[in-house]
Amino acid sequence: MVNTSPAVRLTAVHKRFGAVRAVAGVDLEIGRGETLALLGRNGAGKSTTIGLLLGLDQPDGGGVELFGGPPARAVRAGRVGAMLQDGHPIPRVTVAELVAFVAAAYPCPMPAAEALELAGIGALGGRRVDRLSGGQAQRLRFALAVAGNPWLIVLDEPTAALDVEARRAFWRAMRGYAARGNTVLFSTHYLEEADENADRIVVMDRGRIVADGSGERIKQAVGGTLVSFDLAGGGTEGLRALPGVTAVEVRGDRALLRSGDSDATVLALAAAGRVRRLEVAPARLEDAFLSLTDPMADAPDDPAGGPDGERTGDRAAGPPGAVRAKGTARGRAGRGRKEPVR
Ligand SMILES: Nc1ncnc2c1ncn2[C@@H]1O[C@H](COP(=O)(O)OP(=O)(O)OP(=O)(O)O)[C@@H](O)[C@H]1O
Repeated sequence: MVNTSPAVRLTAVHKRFGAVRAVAGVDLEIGRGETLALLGRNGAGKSTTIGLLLGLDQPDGGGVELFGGPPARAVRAGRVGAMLQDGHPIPRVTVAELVAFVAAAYPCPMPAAEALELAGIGALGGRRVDRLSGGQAQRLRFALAVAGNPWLIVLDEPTAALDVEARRAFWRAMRGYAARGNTVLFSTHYLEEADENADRIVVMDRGRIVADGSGERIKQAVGGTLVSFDLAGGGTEGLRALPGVTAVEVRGDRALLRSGDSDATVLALAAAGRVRRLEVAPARLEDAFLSLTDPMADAPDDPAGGPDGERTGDRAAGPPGAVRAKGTARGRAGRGRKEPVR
């Protein structure tokens, strides 16, 4: 029978480290052929989620499946390649030797030369691995991750510490691999990279998924447009009630209104005589990200929260504006956060 299970399926996954709830009830399905970016602040739970889905760690609760079976089975079958944050290639051997050595450990590997080509380091096969630049070494790690010809590749912050050129080259390599119909999951702090290179973005905050959709949908969900103007010493009363406005923020002397209907918002501001240095701009993914995530993410979790990871009525609950790809309805109405976004 043909296996049509999704590449990744996490069901109600929980993981705690002492008082810290690293993963607090994550449901995530990644279809075959999808490229998904996992975004979140430091400590949001991205690496823990990746470790759980690769079978490097066991969840305290919930289920993890890769291609319809346990992670260990998919890894043994060579269906999964990974590039984690702390891999250091063995020194002294050449790039081609190392890739061929790793490929030989897999049941159906890719020819080493093809892995090098895919990673954009075809010309560096004879170079010693300890003589590579940071960007070249990172692409070698990518070549090692794809050497087993995996169906799924998992990249934990693959472009951290790379310069702009090296990052571009890296993403070219990643897209080449994805274009073969493979599945990619990568974590990153670079919002633009997620927007440019992923079909779908999942934002994590305090161990939970707080948004899931395309970059466009996430921007839309937190208020499609930003309308800002100079407060000129005036207050913010009444702004939240203006047509289209979903959230109000004050930055310096300016009021920043998120609006789902910027025309109506601007007309109402004009009628109220509040159009001093008015600006209308589309929401950026960064704005969406900031409004969805919690700057207290590094704070230790409340140990009274219970091992099931569920808290009620606090800011760890699903945020406002959470969007879900494929119309699943797991996003919850936000409670107790700054300004509600509908
Ligand atoms: N082995 C561990 N022991 C104790 N706490 C841990 C361990 N691994 C992770 N944590 C904690 O779990 C939380 C989630 O960490 P995780 O590394 O998954 O976050 P992250 O989103 O990958 O962060 P970053 O972007 O900084 O890599 C953090 O509070 C972290 O300190």
